[in-house]
Amino acid sequence: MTTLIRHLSTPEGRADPHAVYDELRAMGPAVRMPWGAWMVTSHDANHEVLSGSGWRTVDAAWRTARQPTWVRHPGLKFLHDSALGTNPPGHAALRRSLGSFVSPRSVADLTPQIVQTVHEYLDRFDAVLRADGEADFGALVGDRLPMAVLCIVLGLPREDIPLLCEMSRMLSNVHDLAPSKARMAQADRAGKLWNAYWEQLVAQPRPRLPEDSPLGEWLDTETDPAVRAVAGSQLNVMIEAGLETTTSLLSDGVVQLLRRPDQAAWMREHPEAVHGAVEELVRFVSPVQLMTRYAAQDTELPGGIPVEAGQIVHAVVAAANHDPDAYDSPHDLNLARPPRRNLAFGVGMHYCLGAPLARLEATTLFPEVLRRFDLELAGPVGYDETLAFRGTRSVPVRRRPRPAATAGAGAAVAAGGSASAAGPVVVDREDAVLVVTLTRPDGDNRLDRATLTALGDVLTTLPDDVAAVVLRAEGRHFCIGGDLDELAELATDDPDGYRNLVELGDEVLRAWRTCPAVTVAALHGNVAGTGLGLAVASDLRVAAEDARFRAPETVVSIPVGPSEVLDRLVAEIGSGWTRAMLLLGDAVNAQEALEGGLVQSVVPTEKVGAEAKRLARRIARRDREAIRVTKQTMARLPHDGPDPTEGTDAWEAPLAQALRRRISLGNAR
Ligand code: HEM
Repeated sequence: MTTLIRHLSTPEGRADPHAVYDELRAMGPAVRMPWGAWMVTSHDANHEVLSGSGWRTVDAAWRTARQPTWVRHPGLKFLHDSALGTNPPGHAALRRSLGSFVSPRSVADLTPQIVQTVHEYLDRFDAVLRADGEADFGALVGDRLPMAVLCIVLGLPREDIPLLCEMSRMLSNVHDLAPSKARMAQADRAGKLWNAYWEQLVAQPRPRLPEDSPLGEWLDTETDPAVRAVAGSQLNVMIEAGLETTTSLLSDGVVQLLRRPDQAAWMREHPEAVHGAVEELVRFVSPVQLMTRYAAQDTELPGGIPVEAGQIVHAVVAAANHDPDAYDSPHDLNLARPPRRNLAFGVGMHYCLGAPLARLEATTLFPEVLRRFDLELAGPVGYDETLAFRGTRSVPVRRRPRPAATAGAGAAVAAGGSASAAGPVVVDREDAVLVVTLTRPDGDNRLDRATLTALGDVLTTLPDDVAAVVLRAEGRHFCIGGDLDELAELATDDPDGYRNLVELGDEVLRAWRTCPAVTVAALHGNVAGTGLGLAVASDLRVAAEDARFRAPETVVSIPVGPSEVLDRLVAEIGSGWTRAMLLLGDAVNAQEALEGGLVQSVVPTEKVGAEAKRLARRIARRDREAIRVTKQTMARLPHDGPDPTEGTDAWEAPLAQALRRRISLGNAR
C-alpha cells in the first residue's frame, strides 16, 4: 500500500494518478491507509462522506485533540478560522459573509471586467509566443489569471498579484495529505507574511485599497463580531481556495484539449455547448483531488466498514469523478457527455462558493484559446508535488505547424477593392470591411453544396484585421433557402452524402453566427429557409422595402427539425413568432419583420447594400476589442425555450423521407 501511495508522488503518478486510483478502487469500497485513515474512491462513498450528516470536516477541535501543536502553524490557524475548516454551528455565518464576494449577482456585475482580463492575459501570452516561438501557458495564464480575477472580485491592488500568488501557493501546502517539514516551514513563513500584508491592507484610512473595493465595502458593512475577528484568515483561505484550483482547471484543461484535437474541434464547433463542455473538463481534471473528513460518531462507510468516532476518511473526489459505475468510459474526455453532476466542486455544506466565478473564467478562456491559437504541447507538463490538488504548473506550448494553405473552393477573394466574378460567392475587401456577395441569381442564390463550401471557406480564412462582414446578394432574391433538389437526390442515392450536406448547412450557419467579426446582412426579395437562417445568424439585419421573410418548409411537406435556423429564430424573435412562421408558412413583409424584431431597419430597396456597408464601416471605427468582447458577451446570453439543437438524429430520418417523397412525386419547388 505504501508503495502504491508513494507512486502518486512520482512524476508519472502526478501526470496520471488514475492508474493508482483504479487500483485502490479495485481493492474495495474503502481502503485502510498505513497511517490508519480510510480512503474512499467510489462516487457513492465520496458523496456520502462529503454530504452525509455523520461526517465533519477536520476542524480546530479535532486538531487540538490529536495534533495539539497545530496552533503553531499560521496556515492551519487561517484554515480553522475560516468556513472551509469549520463545522456547524459556526460555519454558516462564516460562509454567508464570504458569499457576498462571489454571489451569482456580483459575478454577473463583474463579468465584462473579467472577460476583458481573460483577453488581456491571452494577449500577453500571444506576445511571448510570437517573440519566442514557444510559451508556458501555465506560468503566463493559468498561474496568474485566477489571481487577477480574484483581485477584481475582492478589490485588491493589481500590483500585488505576484506576491499574493507566492504567499497563497506556499500556504496551500497545509492542505496536503502529509506535507513534509520543509513544506510546512514554507507555509509558516508565508503565514507570517500574510499577517503583515493584511495589517497593511486594512490599516485606516486604507490607502492600499482601491476606492470602490468590495473588500473595503465589506469591512465597512460587516457587523458580526465573530466574523470580523477572523476576516484576515477568511480572505486568505478564500484566495487559496480560488487560486490553486482554478489554475489547475485552466492549465490542465488546455493540456487535455491539446491532447485531444477531436474534442478541441468539437468545442470550436459547439460554442453553445460550452457550459456542459466545461463541466466535463472539471470532472476530468478534478482540480481538488481529495478532501478529508472525520466521523462524528461511531459509524459505517458504504459496504458496512465500521469507522470509529474521530477516525479520518479521505474522499478522493478525483477517483469518484472517474468511477465507471457513475460515468461511461470515465477516462475518456467527452465534451458532449450527457450531464451528470460531478463532485469536483464538492457537495454538501462546503460546496464551492466560487464555482460561478471559476465557471465564468473557464467558459470564457477555453473557447477563446481555441479561437485564437492552434497549439500543441512543446514538452512535458510540470505538476507540483501536492496530492490534494492537481497542481498543474508548467504547460509549454508552441503553434502547430500549418499544412500548406489550400484555396477556398468557391470563394473568389479580391484584396484591394475589385471583386472577381468566379464562383457562387464573391468577396470584396474595403479596408476593415469584407463584403460577401452571393452570386447565383439564376438559382435565386440557393445554398447548394458549392455555395455553402465557399461561404465556409470565407469564414475559416477570415483575416484577423477584418472588423465587419457584410452579406448581400445579387439578383431578385437574397436567398430562397437550401437546394432541396440536391438534398432529395442525395437522400435517395447517397445517405452519407445527404447527412454530410445537412451537417454542412448547420456548420456554416454556426460559423457565421460565431464569426469573430460583426456580421451585417443586407436583405432583399425572398429570404427563406436556410437563407432566413443566414439572416438571423447575422448580428445586424437591414431589410429592403421589398424583402419577404418565410419559413416555407411545412407548406412543401418538409418537417422542421432541431437546427441552427430554428435556434436563431427563437433567440431573435421569440417562440410565438417562430411558431407562427413555421406552422403557417406565410411570408412576413419588411415592415412586419421590423415590428417583430426580425430586422433592425428597413430602407428603400436600392439602398439596402449601401446601408449595410455604412453600418459595417461604423463598426470598423469602433474599438475592436470592445466590439469583440461585447459580441461574445451577447452570445453567452441564454434565450428562452429548450435547446432546439437537441435530438437532431431523430429528425434526420423524417426529413430524408419527406425529401424522397418529393422526388417520387416529381414535386419540383
Ligand atoms: C475550478 C475551480 C475550483 C474548484 C474545482 C473548487 C473546488 C472546491 C471544493 C471541492 C470545495 C469543497 C471543499 C470541502 O468540501 O472541503 C470548495 C470550497 C470552497 N471554494 Fe472552491 N473551487 C474552485 C474555485 C473557487 C474560487 C474561484 C473561489 C473563490 C473565489 C472558491 C472558494 C471556495 C470557498 C470559500 C470554499 C469553502 C466553502 C465552505 O466551506 O463553505 N473556489 N471549492
